[in-house]
Amino acid sequence: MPSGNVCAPQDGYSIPVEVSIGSELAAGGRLFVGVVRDISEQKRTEAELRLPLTGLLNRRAFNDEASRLTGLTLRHQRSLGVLVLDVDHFKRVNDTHGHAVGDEVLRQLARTVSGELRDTDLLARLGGEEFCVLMPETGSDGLKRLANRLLEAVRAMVVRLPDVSLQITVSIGGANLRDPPDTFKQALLRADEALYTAKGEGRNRVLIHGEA
Ligand SMILES: Nc1nc2c(ncn2[C@@H]2O[C@H](COP(=O)(O)OP(=O)(O)OP(=O)(O)O)[C@@H](O)[C@H]2O)c(=O)[nH]1
Repeated sequence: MPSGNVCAPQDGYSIPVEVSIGSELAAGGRLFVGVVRDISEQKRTEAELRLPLTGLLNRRAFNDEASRLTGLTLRHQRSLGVLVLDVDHFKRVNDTHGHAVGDEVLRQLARTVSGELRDTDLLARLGGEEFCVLMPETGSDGLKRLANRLLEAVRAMVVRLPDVSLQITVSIGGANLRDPPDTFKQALLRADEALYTAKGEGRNRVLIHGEA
């Protein structure tokens, strides 16, 4: 549905709106009906759940959604994959090129990773240069496949800026949700542990918890 902003003529105050237009034949011609809906409240809620730099879910919104998905997965005995992805040597990017370039790298990274995911996957920024992907209906094979695809997509990403072009790598840790009493928090801890090992083994790689 088309959306945009309209300016209230009396005070110049702008509000976001959604516009829908319908038409039907009426006696003597065609009748058009337009509805303009104020979506300020919806936009405010979205903004509170998303981070300004990357537009990704923040940790609180992500935790809520993760609990909901975990509940569904366990109840229906399905699979759920968790990946934690962290930029390698990101401090060097900031130190060498400045914080603004670092920010642009994070923005493009978020776009690249989002582009590789299904609509039902969930991507969040956990903080700093660490991201988390939640994948419903994804067992250990799918988890590994997607993690390697993300690794390759980031390796192939070139961040082009006016003064510099640069490339980065990431390390990725993964884990699958197990049977109850497993929880999302525990799966996330296992993925984090795998990430930590991937960093220790030289970075720029995928490690799935429980696999050599
Ligand atoms: N530009 C920018 N930098 C950030 C942001 N959040 C965190 N950082 C930086 O990310 C860097 C993280 O550094 P470290 O934790 O040492 O990790 P690293 O250099 O990536 O090294 P490894 O993870 O061990 O490969 C720090 O320099 C932080 O200042 C942000 O929003 N924007």
